[in-house]
This record gives sequence, structure tokens and C-alpha cells, in this order.
Amino acid sequence: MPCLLRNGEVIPTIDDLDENYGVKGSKILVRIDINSPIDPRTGRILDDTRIRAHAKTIRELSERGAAVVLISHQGRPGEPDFTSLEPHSKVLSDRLGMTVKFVDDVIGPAARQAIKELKPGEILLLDNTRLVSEEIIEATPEKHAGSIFVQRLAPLFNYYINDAFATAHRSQPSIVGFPMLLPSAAGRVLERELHALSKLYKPEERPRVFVLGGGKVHDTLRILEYLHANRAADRILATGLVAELFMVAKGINIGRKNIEVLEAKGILALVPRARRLLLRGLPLETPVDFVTEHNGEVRVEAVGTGIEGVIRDIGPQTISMYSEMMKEARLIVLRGPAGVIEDPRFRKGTEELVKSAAESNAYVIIGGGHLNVIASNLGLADKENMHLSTGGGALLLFLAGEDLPGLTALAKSARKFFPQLSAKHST
Ligand SMILES: Nc1ncnc2c1ncn2[C@@H]1O[C@H](COP(=O)(O)OP(=O)(O)O)[C@@H](O)[C@H]1O
Ligand SMILES: O=C(OP(=O)(O)O)[C@H](O)COP(=O)(O)O
Repeated sequence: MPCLLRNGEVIPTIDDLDENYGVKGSKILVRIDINSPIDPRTGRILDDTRIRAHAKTIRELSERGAAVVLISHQGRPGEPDFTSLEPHSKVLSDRLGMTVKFVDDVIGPAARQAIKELKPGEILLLDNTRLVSEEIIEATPEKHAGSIFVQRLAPLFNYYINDAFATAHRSQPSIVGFPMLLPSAAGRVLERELHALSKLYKPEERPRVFVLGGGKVHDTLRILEYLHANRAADRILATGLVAELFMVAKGINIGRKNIEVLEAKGILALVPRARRLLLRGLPLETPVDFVTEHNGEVRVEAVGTGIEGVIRDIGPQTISMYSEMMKEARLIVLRGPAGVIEDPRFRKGTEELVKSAAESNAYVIIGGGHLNVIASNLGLADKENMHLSTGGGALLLFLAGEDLPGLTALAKSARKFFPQLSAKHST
């Protein structure tokens, strides 16, 4: 059964691909998202959730007799978590119980040779896709189909599978270019996400409360603009650096040290956009107290005359206020931690908000790498009213009603390579 998008378009699954084209003996390029939190000091992978999530797709393709070549990004160039995928290949081998070969190349001769030599059933991971400069350019599928990245690799494959739901909001070559040239399908992670979201996400379920935090403030602001334009959120509870931005936009004094943090991260430049959203009536709440760090000392500071320490987490009053506000929701979406959860002293705010959401009567969708770890550690992974999504930004844009380029490209590919399937479901 293929995946159906909101607009009635069809995305084939692995079963459709096998039925129509035959997977045995083929060579398949699989785009996964194993972008994981990395300890900047040691380079160690701190959480393997995304790596484990893709195991099913990879094992299944290998067992069906395909030679499986995996591609993924890790971090963004210039950031401390922009690393090679070699450690990921070891973790993946371990979680799969199968050998995953690795080559420290993406489109060069070493990668192409390794791909050519790969035998049915074998698995190969290429290096970080963002080592190729074209990969950070956003362009149309047609343009990316002509990129050097896609032109070098596509002729070596029979099929393309996209299993990277968490990167489906990026219009980058590894996401949108290959489906234009190869018969393509959704992997099991993408299939599960689309299935769960279509079941869980009923537009009439209101009020909808979005709890948004974390560090990707540029992305979150863009998402808030979509959420607001599409009237997709009834209440937004801001935490993390997102909250700090909006507090500045509201004219609240967050203290010199925190302003410096925002400045260093290029977040202050976003204040006018945040202010515009507030003026247009964005229903966004900000914290009333914080846990801060001041000269090595941890304390709770109320918002008011100015905050002395560096903000690390939301405070107890904010936890109660936000938890109360979640009680009336029919759908709660959480994305991005409320504080610097890498340090256990600043994990409470995030944990308490996740717990309050889980105890509510709402459907709860948890997105993004960091919150997935928290929810899993709290034993909430299999809770009935909860969906743990591998996506963060992709999930929110999907929920805001936006078309995700990765999904659009797969649907477009289906019209070309699976015309019967598309025709059957459009009638
Ligand atoms: N107040 C804060 N100050 C600095 N960093 C923060 C703050 N709150 C959250 N963060 C950071 O945000 C990061 C996670 O953000 P993000 O990547 O957007 O989340 P996700 O991976 O879940 O989508 C974490 O590394 C965390 O330390
Ligand atoms: O971690 C990701 O997104 P997320 O933080 O929104 O969950 C994806 O791997 C996408 O990465 P990107 O936001 O650097 O394109």
C-alpha cells in the first residue's frame, strides 16, 4: 500500500518498488538521516536513535538481495558537529549485526569504485554528503538532477530510496535530485512517519499547542511564520533560545550576558522578524523565570528587572504555567529542548514539559533528536497517545501544512516511474 499525501499524491513504498521493478540483485541508493548529537570534545556519538531507526529499512533491502549504499549528512559545515560518518558506520554495524563498509568519499573515484564493487546483500556507507558543496544549495529537483553530485552517482544505481523524513524539508541534491532520474520509494522510517502523522494529525483537533525550543532559531522562526500564516497553532509556548529571541522582541530585559549569547549566534538580527510576528498576533508565551548560571553558581531568576546569569533552563514557575496551559490542548507538538540538556543540571525543564504533555489528554507529537532522547529515557517511547517523530523542522513544516520538497520529489518521481499507481489513487 503506497503512502498517500494530503493532496492525494502517491509515494511508493519498498513493497511497491519490489513488486513493480524487483529489488533482488539491484543496487539501491538509500538516503538516511543519521545526523546525531556529537560530543564536541571527543567526537563521540551521544545518541543512536536515528541510527537505530533506519536499521529496519537497511536490513530489509539487504535481505531482499539488494546491494545497499547509504548516504547521510552530519551537522553543517563550520559547526562542531560537522564530522565524518566513519563512527556512524561502526554504530550502524553494531546495531544491525551486519557489516557496514565505509568509504571516506562521497562522489569521487574511491566512492564510485566501492559502489561498483558492492555485492548483493552488502551494505556500504559513504561519507558526509555535506562534504560536497552542492549539497548545501537549495534548488529545484530538476536543477539538482543536473548537479555533479547526482550526475556522478545516479548512473551507478537502479533505484533510490528516501528514508530521511527529518531532512525532507531540504531541497538538496541527495533529497530531491535522484528521484528525478531513478525509480524511487519511501523507506520504512518515512513510511511510518507518514502513516502515523496522517492518523494522528486531524486538522479539526483543537486547541493545538506547540512547545518550541532548542537552538535552531533561524529555522524555528521560519516555521513560526508558516504556522502563523496557516493558523496551525492556537498557542505557542516558547523555550530555549527561541524564547530568548521573543523576549527581546517583546522588550523584556534578559540581561547583558544573554544578549551577548544571542549576538554571537546571529540571533539578534532576527528580532525585527520576531517582532513583526508578535504584532500580527502570534499567540506566543515566554517564560517567567529561568535557571541560570552565574560565576559557576546555579540559581533561579525571575524575569523582571533583568537577569544576571546565563540562561540554561526554564524555571519552576514557567514549568507550572506551561504544564497548566497544555492541559486544555487536544494536540501538543514539542520540538527542541527547553534548556542545555547536555548538562544534567539543566534537564529538568525539558523533562517536566515532556512528562506534562504525556499526562495530558492530548495527542502528543514529539519531534527532533534531542527530545526523542528525553522521551525515550523517560520510558515514553511506546505510549499510545504519543508519536516520537525522527523529524524536527521537517515535522513542524509538515504540521503547518507546507509541502516538503523531499516528499514532493518522490511524488513527482512516482508519476513518472509508477504511472499505474499514481493513476489508481488519483481516481
Ligand atoms: N537556553 C539555551 N541556551 C543555549 N542553548 C540552548 C538553550 N536551550 C536549548 N539549547 C540547545 O539547543 C540544542 C538543541 O536544539 P535543536 O538542534 O534545535 O533541537 P533538536 O535537535 O531537538 O531539533 C541543544 O544543544 C541545547 O543545548
Ligand atoms: O537534525 C535535523 O533537523 P532537526 O534538528 O530539525 O530535527 C536534520 O538532520 C536536518 O538537518 P539540517 O537542519 O542541518 O538540514
